[in-house]
Amino acid sequence: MVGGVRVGQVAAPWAPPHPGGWREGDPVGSRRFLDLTGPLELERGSSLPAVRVAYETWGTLAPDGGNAVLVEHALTGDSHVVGPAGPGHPTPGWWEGLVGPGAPLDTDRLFVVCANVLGGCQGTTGPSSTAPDGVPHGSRFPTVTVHDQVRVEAALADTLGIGRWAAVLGGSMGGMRALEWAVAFPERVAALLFLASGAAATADQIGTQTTQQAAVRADPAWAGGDYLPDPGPVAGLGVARRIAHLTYRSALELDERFGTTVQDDGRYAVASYLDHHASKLARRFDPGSYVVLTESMNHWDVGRGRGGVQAALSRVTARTVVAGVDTDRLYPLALQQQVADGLGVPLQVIPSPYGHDGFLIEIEAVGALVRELLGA
Ligand SMILES: CC(=O)SCCNC(=O)CCNC(=O)[C@H](O)C(C)(C)COP(=O)(O)OP(=O)(O)OC[C@H]1O[C@@H](n2cnc3c(N)ncnc32)[C@H](O)[C@@H]1OP(=O)(O)O
Ligand SMILES: N[C@@H](CCO)C(=O)O
Repeated sequence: MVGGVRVGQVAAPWAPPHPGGWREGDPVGSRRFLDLTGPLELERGSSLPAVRVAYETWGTLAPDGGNAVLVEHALTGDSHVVGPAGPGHPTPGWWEGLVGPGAPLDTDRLFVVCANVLGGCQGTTGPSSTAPDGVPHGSRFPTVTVHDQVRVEAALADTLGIGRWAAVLGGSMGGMRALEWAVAFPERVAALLFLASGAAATADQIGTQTTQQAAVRADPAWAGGDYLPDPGPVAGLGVARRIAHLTYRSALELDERFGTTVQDDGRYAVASYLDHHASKLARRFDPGSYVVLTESMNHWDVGRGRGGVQAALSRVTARTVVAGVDTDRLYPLALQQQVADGLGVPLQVIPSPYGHDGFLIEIEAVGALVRELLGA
C-alpha cells in the first residue's frame, strides 16, 4: 500500500493517497525527497515497508497543475536531466539543452519533473537503501516491475498536485515507464514521447541483461547481494557495463573509431574505452540496483494482465510521437514500429551512427521531436 492505496497492476483508476500519507524530506542541492508511507504492495506479490522518492523539478507549476511534464530516465540515469554535477548529482545532466528557458521543454511555460526510479541508487528507495532494521535491504529487496515504478510516480504526481501530465517522455528504460503511464493512466497523460524502447522485453535483451547480472553475481564481493560497500562487487559491475556498453553503440561506429588500434599501454583502444566506462559506472552506481533494474527490464511487458500488447496500446489516448535510432541494435526499429502501428502513428527515425545511445547523444533530433509533440 502507498498511503492506504494498493499499488499493483490492477488498481486503476488511481485513487490519491490519503492526506498525510507522505512527507517532504530535506532537499540535497536541487534534489527533493518525498516519503510515501507504506507498505508498498508490489505486482509480484511482495512488498516494501516504505518508499522514499527523490526528484527534481524545473519551472513553475501552474495553479491548475496543467503545465507539468514528466521526464523518465534510463537504466543508469537519474533525476538530473540538466545541470552541472553537484550535491546529490554524481554526473552532469544527461539531456543537457532539452530543459530551460526557450528550450524544447521550455521552463518559461512548463513545469518539468524527473524522479529517480524505484530500485535505483540516487535517493529513491533501492537495495542499498536502509531498511527499517537499520541495514540495507540488500538481497531482501524484492523484484520491482515497471508497473510498480510507475505507481510510485503516480503517488508523487498526486502529492505534487498534478492530475494530468501535459506530456510524459522517456527513452530506453525511461520509454517503458512513459508507455506504462499512458496505458495504466490514459486519463492522466495528454502527450507521450516513446523513444528507443519496446513494448515488451525481447529474448535478446533478456539474454544480455541476464549475462550482465551473472557478471555482477560472479564477483566474490557480491556476497549474495549483501555485500559491504567500498568497494563492493565493482569488478563484476564493470564487466556488466562493458557488455552493456557494446550493445549501446553500433559496430560500425566502434570500428571506425577504434579499429584494431593497440595503445601504448598494450590495451586495444576499444578495450581501453570500455574499461573507462566500466570504472566510471563503478564509481557512481550500486551493483545491487544494477541487478534490480535490469530485472525490472527483463519483466517488462506492457501487455501483461491486459490481454496482450495490442490490447494494452488500445487504451492509450495521448497524442504520441514514437521514435527510434536507425543503428540501434538493442532496441531495433522493429520494436518501435510495433508501438507506432499499435497506436496508429508514424514511426520517426533518428539517423545516427551511435546506436542505442543515439537517444542521449542526438539532442537536436530529440529536441525537434519534443517540440513536435508539444506543438511548440
Ligand atoms: C537517460 C539516462 O539517464 S542514461 C544515463 C546516461 N549517462 C550515462 O550512461 C553515463 C555514461 N556515458 C555514456 O554512456 C556515454 O558517454 C554517453 C551516451 C552519455 C555519451 O556518449 P559520447 O558523448 O559518445 O561519449 P563516449 O561514449 O564517446 O565516451 C567518452 C569518454 O570515453 C573516453 N574515451 C574515449 N576513447 C577512449 C580510450 N581509447 N580509452 C579510454 N577512454 C576513452 C573519453 O575520454 C571520454 O571520457 P569522459 O566521459 O570521462 O570525458
Ligand atoms: N547509457 C544509458 C543506456 C541505457 O539506455 C544508461 O546507462 O542508462
